[in-house]
Amino acid sequence: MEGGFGEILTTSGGWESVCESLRVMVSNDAFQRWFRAARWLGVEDDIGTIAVPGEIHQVWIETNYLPELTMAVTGVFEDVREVRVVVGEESGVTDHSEDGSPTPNISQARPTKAAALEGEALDRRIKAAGLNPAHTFASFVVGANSQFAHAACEAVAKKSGVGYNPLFIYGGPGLGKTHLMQAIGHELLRRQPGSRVIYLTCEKFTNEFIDAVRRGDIEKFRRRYRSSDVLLIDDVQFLAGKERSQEEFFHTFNTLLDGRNQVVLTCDRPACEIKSLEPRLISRFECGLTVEMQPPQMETRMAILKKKSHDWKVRVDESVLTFLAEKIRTNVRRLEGALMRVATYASLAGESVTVEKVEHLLKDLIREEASRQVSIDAIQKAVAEHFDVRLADMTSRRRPASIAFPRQVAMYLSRSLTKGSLMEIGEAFGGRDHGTVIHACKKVGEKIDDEPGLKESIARIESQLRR
Ligand SMILES: Nc1ncnc2c1ncn2[C@@H]1O[C@H](COP(=O)(O)OP(=O)(O)OP(=O)(O)O)[C@@H](O)[C@H]1O
Repeated sequence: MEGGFGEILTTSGGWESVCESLRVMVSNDAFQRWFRAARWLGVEDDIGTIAVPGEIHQVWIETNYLPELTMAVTGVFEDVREVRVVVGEESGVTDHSEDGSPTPNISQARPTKAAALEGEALDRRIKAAGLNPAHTFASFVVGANSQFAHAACEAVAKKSGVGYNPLFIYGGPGLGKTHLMQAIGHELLRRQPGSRVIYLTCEKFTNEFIDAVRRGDIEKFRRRYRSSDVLLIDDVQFLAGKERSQEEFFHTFNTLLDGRNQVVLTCDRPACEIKSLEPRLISRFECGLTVEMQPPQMETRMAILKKKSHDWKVRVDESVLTFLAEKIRTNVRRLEGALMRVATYASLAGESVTVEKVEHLLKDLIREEASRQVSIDAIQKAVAEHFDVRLADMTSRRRPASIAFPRQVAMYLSRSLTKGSLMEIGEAFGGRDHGTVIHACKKVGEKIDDEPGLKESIARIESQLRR
């Protein structure tokens, strides 16, 4: 296909096919919210461009749906290599398509040639490494909850392969583990353009490994991963119970470390809590630096909301931001999603939003969030009642098994139902250290597998706490 945006009239059928593919790849809600109002502008220099109604759409699509969009577009338009998302109004509306909808003039949005070439080369490296363009150090808000992890990642980005190797980052969902890990990749690619940085999820690693075995080209797979300078692997808990993948991972890992190449791993729990993971892998994961990420405190949640509103160029009242930060405490992804919903509503409805409106708009999310917040106090009380021990024994130093075991169960439940860090949990149980909490969780976890009665008791306590 020849370049030029005049093609908008002739390729609208193509865009419809792209939309059909997108409907299969993303949820209906996501499609309606982000792609329904998008317009196809055409292809120029292998780059396909779509226009969206606002910055929020642009940022959200680029951050969350670029791989799906690219796949859908390249599946229909064979000469497209990359897809760019531009904002309709900002790029200047100069034309009208057949159906009367305005078509932005994207040439006005282009940077100078030299800057564009440099930017494009970096973009290509970022894309080839599998990194999300938005996950940089600059866009990460550092708080007390992430200070240590952030410092460790910066140190690794400055001096990869020596020092903290592997870097093992763990913590609950949506707390920024992937973001920080990818920021290392960005920084390295920016400073050392030739570095071979690879980011992938552990699930992808496993699937590619299985495919390589099936196709009989395991050597190619090994060459790719064992020759990287920096390997960033997300969600290693996925290895649990997968013996052959663990074996492969073990050797990949050893080769990289022996060659002083950097490995960074993320996980939803400490390595020793991953069930059915070979001890030799656990000890490898633990031989570098392990850092925990915790949920952000109120002031960090506010700082994140303010930064995101600024980056997305949306104006939301301070009172609304405070409301969101107070209500959504456990997961930055949810916090971000809530702000996005508020901002989209405000931009589409053309009115500013009040706290009352937001309360209504997000009632499901707020209710769900509240149900997640079980306190350690409530757990101690419920466990003490269930095992018929004194509440004071949850924090006492008494050691008889009839008391120590219920206490361990309460620690186990605190670990799985609250966002408390190991340190915070230990503190709540009479100032015990994090090793005691890990030991308790391990012991109860093992017993649950052997004793169906215990499993039932724990499920009962849990459902009582959730009521
Ligand atoms: N401190 C922060 N500053 C800015 N954005 C953040 C911060 N923490 C998290 N985010 C954003 O929240 C979203 C979720 O973060 P991320 O995917 O890194 O979480 P995660 O800990 O890897 O979650 P999961 O374990 O569920 O994969 C991302 O969009 C990320 O950019």
